[in-house]
Amino acid sequence: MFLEIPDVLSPEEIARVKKIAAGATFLDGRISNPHNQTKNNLQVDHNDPAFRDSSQILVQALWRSETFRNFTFPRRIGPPLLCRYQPGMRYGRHPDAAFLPMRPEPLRSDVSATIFLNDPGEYEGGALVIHLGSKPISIKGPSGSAIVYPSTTIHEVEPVTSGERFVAITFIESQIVDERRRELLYTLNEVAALEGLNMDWENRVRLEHVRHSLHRMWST
Ligand SMILES: O=C(O)CCC(=O)C(=O)O
Ligand SMILES: [Fe+2]
Repeated sequence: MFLEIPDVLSPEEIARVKKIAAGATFLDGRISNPHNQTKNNLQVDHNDPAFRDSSQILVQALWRSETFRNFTFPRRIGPPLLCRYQPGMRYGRHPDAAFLPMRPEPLRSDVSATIFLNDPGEYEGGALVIHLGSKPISIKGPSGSAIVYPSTTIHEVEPVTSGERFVAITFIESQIVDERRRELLYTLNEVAALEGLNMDWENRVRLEHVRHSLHRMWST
């Protein structure tokens, strides 16, 4: 299951990130995945203060989003990385790596996220394609929105044919490692939030018992 989350960033935050990015150094994206010959993009230099400044704004916005928290059950969120895809650039089919170098210990990537920083009208091609089951799903989100999906999912970024695709990507370590359990609990919590107050009180208490027990039982 994947989820599109509108308005993760405010217009002011988008403007601040764009301003930071305008003065930043971008490097060949192959440095972080030299074994994938289909990765061809630009990403902000980790040593540029722009990386720290932009990731701070972006990670705060993700923590603030209730929809994001409800879907991902985050324990740790990696620092989002600014990426640009110019004409001809793409990232071929891949699942994301299980662990990423991070302090104080490696981050297990359970959920992957793309935060869109410009609008689909600003580039052609460049869709994020998620291969779920037999039907690929193509996504180009509006500026300020995010898409989240299990890191195990095969996905790709189609070649940009004109303009520039500007996004930030990050990875989330979830309290619930198993994606099936995570999705079941998300659905149960959504139903409880939407229907709980219509229920008979005793049954509502029993539903709360199940929700919280599963959350506790499935957390790692
Ligand atoms: O640019 C994107 O939307 C996703 C990029 C990606 O799949 C990755 O960096 O692992
Ligand atoms: Fe990826």
